[in-house]
Amino acid sequence: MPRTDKSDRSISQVTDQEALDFHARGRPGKLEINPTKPMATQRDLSLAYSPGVAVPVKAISEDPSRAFDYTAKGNLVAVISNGTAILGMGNLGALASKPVMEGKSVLFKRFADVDSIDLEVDTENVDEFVNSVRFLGPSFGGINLEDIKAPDCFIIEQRLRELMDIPVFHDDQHGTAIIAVAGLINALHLTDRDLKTTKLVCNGAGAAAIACVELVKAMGFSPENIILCDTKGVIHKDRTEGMNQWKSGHAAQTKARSLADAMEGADVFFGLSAKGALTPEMVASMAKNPIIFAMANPDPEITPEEVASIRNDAIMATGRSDYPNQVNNVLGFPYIFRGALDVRASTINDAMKIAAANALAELAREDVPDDVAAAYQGVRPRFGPQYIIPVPFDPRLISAIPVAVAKAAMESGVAQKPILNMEAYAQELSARRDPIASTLQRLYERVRRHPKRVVFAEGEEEQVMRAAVSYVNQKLGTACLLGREEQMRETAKLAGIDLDRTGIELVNARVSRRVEAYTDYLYARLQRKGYLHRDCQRLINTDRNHFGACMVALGDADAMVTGTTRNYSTALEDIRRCVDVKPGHRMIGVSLALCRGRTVFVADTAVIDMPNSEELADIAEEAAGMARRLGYEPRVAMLAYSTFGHPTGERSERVRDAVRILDKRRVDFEYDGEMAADVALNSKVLEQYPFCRLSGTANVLVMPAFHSASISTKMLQELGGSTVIGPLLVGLDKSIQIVSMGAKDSDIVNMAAIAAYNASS
Ligand SMILES: NC(=O)C1=CN([C@@H]2O[C@H](COP(=O)(O)OP(=O)(O)OC[C@H]3O[C@@H](n4cnc5c(N)ncnc54)[C@H](OP(=O)(O)O)[C@@H]3O)[C@@H](O)[C@H]2O)C=CC1
Ligand SMILES: CC(=O)C(=O)O
Ligand SMILES: [Mg+2]
Repeated sequence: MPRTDKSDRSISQVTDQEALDFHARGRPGKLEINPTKPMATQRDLSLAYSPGVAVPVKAISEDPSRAFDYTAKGNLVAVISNGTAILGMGNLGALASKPVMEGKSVLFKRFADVDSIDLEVDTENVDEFVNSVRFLGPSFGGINLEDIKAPDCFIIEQRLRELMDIPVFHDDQHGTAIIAVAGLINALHLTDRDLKTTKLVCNGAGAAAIACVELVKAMGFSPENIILCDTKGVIHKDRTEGMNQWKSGHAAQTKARSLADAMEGADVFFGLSAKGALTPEMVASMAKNPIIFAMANPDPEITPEEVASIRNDAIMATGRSDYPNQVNNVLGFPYIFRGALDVRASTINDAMKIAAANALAELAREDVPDDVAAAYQGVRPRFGPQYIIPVPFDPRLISAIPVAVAKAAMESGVAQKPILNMEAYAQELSARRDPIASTLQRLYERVRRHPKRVVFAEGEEEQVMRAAVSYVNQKLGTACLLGREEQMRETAKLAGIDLDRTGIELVNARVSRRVEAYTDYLYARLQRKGYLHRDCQRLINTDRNHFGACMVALGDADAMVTGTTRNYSTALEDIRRCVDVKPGHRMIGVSLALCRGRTVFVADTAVIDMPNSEELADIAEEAAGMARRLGYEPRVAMLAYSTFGHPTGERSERVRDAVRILDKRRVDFEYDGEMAADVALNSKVLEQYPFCRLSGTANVLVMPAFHSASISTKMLQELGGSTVIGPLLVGLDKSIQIVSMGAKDSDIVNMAAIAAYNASS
């Protein structure tokens, strides 16, 4: 069995300060609520509120099922906690649990397009908690209980399930059990074990542990082969201290009294307890090819490195995203609720849970297709000890799991609105997912595998320093901060930034021993463009864009990011003095606009002012190449104010010519035009042009001129609520990116990662 490979780790460590800044930045917290209907005119108000709102009120009062047609109920899940078991951190109270609950809510949205709101209920009293929640049924399509300690959680969930007519699901119990069992099915298969004779030790006897053990028994494990432990050791038949009816139900007939006793010869370890609970000695005493799921969060019972230093035959999983095999309920709850909501299930029953576990296990055994491989750190995973379960960013999850859950709900008779066409449903599900999440994830993972040395040219700026530290913390490579060391240290000290860490280099152009080489290089390029040797020396000595770009040009760094203090075109001029366009390419700017689950590439947003037809065709090729490098199959729309010849005009003729040029070039991507933006982006409008060669709405928009590109992306950002990344510089021979003036540290680090990614692709 292969060794747990440390190089497979792709640690995304963040500092405490970064975590606090992330939560505090902009509007505090992670959630906001947006209306889905216009509220602009008097008429809108009359429809949305009084008098119009009375009509759906009446309809719902006559037929409650109409609430799903006229309100947000059908896609809304409440994440509810009292904070008595926050991750593995214990009882820190309702208020302190809010960041986790907000987090769960945004994961619902991000992964499965389920709207969700967190509710923190400030009581440890079971009756009070139940009474607070039981009357909320009309508001929601489902209730996700979270981080409520055992045994209260068992009573709360049971009572709410009885009292409410919507799914009530305690994620720490069933979500965890479903994912753990899916991983276990595959690990047993890989180690050729018979589940009837496999011995399992579970450390922890709380919410997650009891549910996992119950599901494992339901799978066919022999009860006599399972031992549970808690803070007081083994839960055995004669024990009385620290017991409750749920623990008693799993008390073992055994002489083992401590976790160490129980672990001797064990085949499987489930950790649902706390950091560091499993010792190296215990791991050493396990059977051959042991299966170790150390699932405590945020820190596991034992780390994969520790296990790897003891033995090389273990299948190892943790609850964390920074090791292979993440066994975490995030793989379950968004998709399970998606399926349950879509069939209006009255409950989430065992059949639905087992269906989800099987779907997850099967997915890991399937061959990974190309577009999915991209989500796996650029390396196609193969079913085996290092890959027993899909990663949360696997784009297949959104269709595989809800479909399985919905089918199981229908077959088990709890679906109130059965789905008639499952194939169409699976397609709808895929369309719900915003691909940019996996795009950026993939990009970061790839850079972690091939870390790069990136120049942060404006090293004296506080946000640039923060970005450099974040770059290094995320294990993306080395960050070279350009500037005067004294100045950088002073700013860093005032801002509380620690620059004395491995991976951060402070580079002062004035005292660098590379000044001569860079000056000679620049002089060779510029001597016939009016520059004297001493002009070049001054540029290298005093201008950080020139110095940084020469570092990249002469191979002293892989990539560079700049732009926070200088406008885009000035920064671009600086760079172009030092770096050429890639042979056979054209330099352009591509912006990524992310809006309502859609990602579109817009070009050229940075370089060519008024492109001619030839240049428009080049822009289309460069932008399509960029989209493909980021994992999108390009569908290019050549935009104009007219569509396929109407109305006529000289400017549209230029775009039409570009299409003809692309025809002649026989490019290997879909394109068509000229067309207006609504034709390119709206499938209903596009249907009016059945001859159009695009197989779907466009994801690459080639604008007729720089100004329309720039204006439209900025309007999207300011008025349309889109996130715009870029412009990304494409077509340069070296990987250099320019951020916009005043960019935030998170924008700068994203750009640095993109620059690093381009340096290796
Ligand atoms: N990876 C994942 O998806 C998930 C992981 N978890 C993790 O599982 C853990 C437990 O969560 P949950 O079940 O919700 O919490 P609970 O509070 O319901 O249960 C905690 C259990 O852990 C036991 N325990 C705590 N410390 C130790 C220790 N050092 N040795 C032995 N047992 C210990 C407690 O023992 P006692 O009964 O004696 O107090 C209790 O039985 C947390 O770390 C959590 O992050 C939870 C859900 C999902
Ligand atoms: C993942 C999770 O829900 C927990 O650790 O509590
Ligand atoms: Mg939890």
